[in-house]
Amino acid sequence: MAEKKKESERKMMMEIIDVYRSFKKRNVILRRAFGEMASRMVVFCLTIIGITKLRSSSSTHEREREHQQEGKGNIMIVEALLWGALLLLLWLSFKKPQGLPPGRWGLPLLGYIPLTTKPLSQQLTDLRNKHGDIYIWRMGTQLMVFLHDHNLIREAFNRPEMQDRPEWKSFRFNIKEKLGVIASNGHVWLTNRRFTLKQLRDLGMGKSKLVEAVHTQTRLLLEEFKKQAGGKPMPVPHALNIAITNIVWQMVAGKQFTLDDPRMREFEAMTDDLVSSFGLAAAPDFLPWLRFLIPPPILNHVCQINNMDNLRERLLQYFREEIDHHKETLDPDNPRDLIDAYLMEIEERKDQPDNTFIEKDLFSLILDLFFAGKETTAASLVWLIYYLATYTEAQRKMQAEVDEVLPKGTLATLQDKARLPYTEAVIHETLRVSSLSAMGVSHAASKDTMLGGYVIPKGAIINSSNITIHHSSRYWDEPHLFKPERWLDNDGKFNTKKEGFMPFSIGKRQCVGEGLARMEMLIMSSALMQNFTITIPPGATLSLESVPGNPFFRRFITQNLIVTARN
Ligand code: HEM
Repeated sequence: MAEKKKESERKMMMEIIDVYRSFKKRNVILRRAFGEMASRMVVFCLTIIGITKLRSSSSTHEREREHQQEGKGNIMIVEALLWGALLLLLWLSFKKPQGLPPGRWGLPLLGYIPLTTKPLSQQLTDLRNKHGDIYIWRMGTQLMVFLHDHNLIREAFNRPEMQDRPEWKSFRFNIKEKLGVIASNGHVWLTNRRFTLKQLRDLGMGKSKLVEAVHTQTRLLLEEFKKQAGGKPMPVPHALNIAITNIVWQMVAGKQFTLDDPRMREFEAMTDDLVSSFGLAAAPDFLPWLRFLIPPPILNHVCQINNMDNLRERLLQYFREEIDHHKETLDPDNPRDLIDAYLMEIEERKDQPDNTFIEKDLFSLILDLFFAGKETTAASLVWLIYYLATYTEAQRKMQAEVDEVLPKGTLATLQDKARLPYTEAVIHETLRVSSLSAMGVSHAASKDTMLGGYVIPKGAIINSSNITIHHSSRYWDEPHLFKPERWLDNDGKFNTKKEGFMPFSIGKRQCVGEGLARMEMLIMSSALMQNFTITIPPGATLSLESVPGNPFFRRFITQNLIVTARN
């Protein structure tokens, strides 16, 4: 009899463990919805309810025995209590946990859905005015934390527990593994970051091929502007994007495409398309339970995830061809570019136990560099042109400086930077007012922590509101004005101002391409001003607003301008 009882208890234990495991597998969503502790309790309650169900539906013999031993009533009471506990937890999850920053909490699984048509950027500013420098907004299941103060952001982004990226699949182009540099964490991220920075240093600054590439592309760009310089209103030529893309190609694979190469056109179209598929593809990251409700083929189609997968694979095919060609022609004594350097690392480190250099990672790294280095720099240059066309006095001053420092037909180098303080001021002021990366690039808390006196739970998404800082009167006098002079001291020398300026972010994940982007902006903008005057067509106005709908990336609105060649 005692043997049988023991056997039945053992069986029950096994059942409990099985049911607990099956619930735990699905715990990701619960954790996002309820938080770590509460989700464990939910899993526990569901497990016990599952067990009582299992036992009550087990063999008639056993059930009869149970009825005899404990009575059916007892099971029902336990079940009722557990359902009660579950409902209580659900109710509690409607309530914002204590200690979190103030802000929008909303409903479990859905988050806070605003009942307003105000643009998202305006809502974020309103929240800043209402709650101060740190607030939350639960979007779907994602707890978003917004920071609006320079020091707070510096503190957060230098903390080891706030270096990770969110677990969003769209962030890594739907690649399963966390590879490359933008969306990876920990050892893989650090190794790739160091490697990329070293490459940019070796290839870029001072002497090198990358400076030559910027010069080549600038000359080609001037040719395209020249074609446009006939008084006819036209948008900034697309050749600007191609020039920037070619500079990344030079850095990665030591090559540049011609402007009319169909492969370059196709590559451009695909990268643009990939960027635009982001918005929808991110939906399941914010509402992960959609994956349980909607069959994957439908969800993937509606959210453009299929499109993203397709584009990514086609882009990777470009890189695959380059990598294969590099493998065949690699000379270890004379590495030509980033791919060569990476292939050498693969070979050198293949026997090291913590090696992260693998081919699959190289694909992700290249994709990251195109993604981060192309649209950002090209759009910043268009913003610079828009501001100079609007603020004609600033354009005139910049032209005067360039004429004085650079002999006609000469392109600037980094050595000229110190002699071009007004140009530097225009570049800085453009980066400030345009605030392209308006909310920075999201970080995620890797453990429960505190910031600004509030609890930041593990998994919370941290966003730096660069745009409000760049437009805050706390840091800037007349912040709404485009005023390059604010960057100059009384002697007209360029004066770097760090506080309240973070177009490339701050902290340990600060942009790795900052040096390259600045160099491109210096060389290209000074060349344009040396050769052309850019104006708004008579009777027209030029909007300095961004394309609505994306508060994270401030895309300029495509508009016509008049380009006039200077004598
Ligand atoms: C004007 C142009 C650019 C702007 C405004 C810009 C801005 C940014 C910002 C705000 C971040 C986020 C940093 C953080 O997470 O805290 C970032 C990261 C990054 N940027 Fe840029 N960027 C520009 C150009 C470039 C270029 C030219 C490259 C390289 C070719 C590049 C490569 C990267 C990479 C790889 C990261 C990820 C760094 C990491 O996660 O450790 N960026 N950039």
